[in-house]
Amino acid sequence: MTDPNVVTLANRNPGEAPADVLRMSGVRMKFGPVEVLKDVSLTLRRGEILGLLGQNGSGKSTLIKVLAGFNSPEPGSKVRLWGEELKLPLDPGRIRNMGVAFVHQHLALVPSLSVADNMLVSDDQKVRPWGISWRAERARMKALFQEFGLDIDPMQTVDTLAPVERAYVAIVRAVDELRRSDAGRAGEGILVLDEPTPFLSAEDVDRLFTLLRRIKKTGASVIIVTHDIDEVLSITDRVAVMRDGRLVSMMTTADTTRQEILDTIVGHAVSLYERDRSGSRAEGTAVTIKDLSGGRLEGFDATLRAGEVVGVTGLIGSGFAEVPYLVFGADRGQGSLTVGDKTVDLSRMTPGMACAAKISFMPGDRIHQAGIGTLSVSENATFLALSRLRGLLGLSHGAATRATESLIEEHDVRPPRAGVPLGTLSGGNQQKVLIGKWLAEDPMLLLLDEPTQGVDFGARQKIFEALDGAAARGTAILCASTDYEQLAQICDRVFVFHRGRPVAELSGAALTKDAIARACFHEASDEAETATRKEMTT
Ligand SMILES: Nc1ncnc2c1ncn2[C@@H]1O[C@H](COP(=O)(O)OP(=O)(O)OP(=O)(O)O)[C@@H](O)[C@H]1O
Repeated sequence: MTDPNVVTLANRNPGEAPADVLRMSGVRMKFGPVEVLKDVSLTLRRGEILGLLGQNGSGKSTLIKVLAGFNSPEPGSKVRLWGEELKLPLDPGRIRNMGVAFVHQHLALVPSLSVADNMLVSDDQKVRPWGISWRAERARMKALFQEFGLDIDPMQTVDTLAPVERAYVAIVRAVDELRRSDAGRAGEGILVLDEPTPFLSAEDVDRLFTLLRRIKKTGASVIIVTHDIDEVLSITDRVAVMRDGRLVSMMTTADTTRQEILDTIVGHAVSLYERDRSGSRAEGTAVTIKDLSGGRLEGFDATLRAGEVVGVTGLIGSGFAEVPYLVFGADRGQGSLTVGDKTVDLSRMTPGMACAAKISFMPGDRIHQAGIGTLSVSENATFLALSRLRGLLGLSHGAATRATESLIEEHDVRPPRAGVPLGTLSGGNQQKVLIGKWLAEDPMLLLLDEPTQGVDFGARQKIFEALDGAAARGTAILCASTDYEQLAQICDRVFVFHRGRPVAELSGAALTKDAIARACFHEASDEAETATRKEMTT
């Protein structure tokens, strides 16, 4: 029996008001004895962009994975798609054919293959006994990218693309998949994006949203999982909020406020963390960076006092992002670094030397560079502390567990279990463990690259407090980020870069989110204006 309130491809009248294309109801899901989805009901309307929000570990990805057919929900859970009730667990192939396509956080692209190879990976219809017509496919893909205003060469290998272009490829691939599906042939489909933006700069997020709006216009409905409230306000029609495995609210974006969404996510009224800049920072220089060059960066000089938090930012490609990697010796550069009374030639710097000099570094790519998902929380948390945890009889597992338990408590890691593999924690909770690991080293200099990507609002404020605590103990902190709000909240000073060099330095009352954004875009727009003027005069 078909529910008359649910739009089906057959009964849909294109002129009618939006109705539900997807209905998940009473969804329950357990991992072992732990119930992580508790009676979740969620609807998606035709042609809408729905934001799925919630604190780290609230169950967003688990719900998305039920829809993708990766997770088997408990009996009694129901999923209706285009009016048809589906058998659970869902069959991933069937879901795809019916018109639901997914872009997961890490995009699932093979970097060493071309864009065309990556686009065709999911298209088994193209594999015929006589092979693939590459010429035709390349032309088709080029036209597909052009339809969305993108200039991407299908023959380029993915590892030569900028992060935002990789996100475009993954999203356009999903749209291509939708079009081949039953729903796609009827001019619609459902695109599900699980945190597609944490690696992208503010500027790239805007470009990505333009793409999503275009996709919506083609008749698709979109679910987007994100932690960024500004993103939510700018792009979604409705917002679904999850808390502790339950869907606690469904709001119409135009009728709500930023604060209301934040309070609903956390479950009580929350306020933005503010760094107390009135306190006296230690006088004298703790860290000196001299003539730092490498990648796009040219000759950066900076001094940091003990306990000072300094931000570096700019548009992507402006060179700021290289700073922590060059200082830590993770990338090869030139220049010199003085920490305390020790000076190091950065052309010889290695991560081992950096650690020995009491420098800690939390890189931006959590999965590949910061932690090991298959090892336990405890193994990840104590990785740097092994020499301190060794007793006469070798490594003390009791001491390692105690150290991990205190890290878990200090950073509010959930679930609070030292023995589970790091990879089974939600993204934000993994981040808390890994930042905690570096902070436990009590460094003289802490380097950070996008320290709160994928971290929910509440946990973010906690991380800021922990950073402030480290600063109060005398750690100098250098943070590379394109999250202007974060920089304004935590930094004493921010350098804004353009074309490899700092072009503005903001501090005190002048250090606001808007002032940072203006400084970042000002230079770029000046340049664009000059280029336009030049074009007009030639
Ligand atoms: N494979 C798994 N095994 C055991 N527990 C899991 C597994 N996957 C997820 N969980 C647990 O389920 C809960 C919900 O996790 P989920 O990844 O859905 O959260 P989330 O809302 O997407 O969080 P984030 O915003 O941090 O990505 C968490 O407590 C997590 O530890």
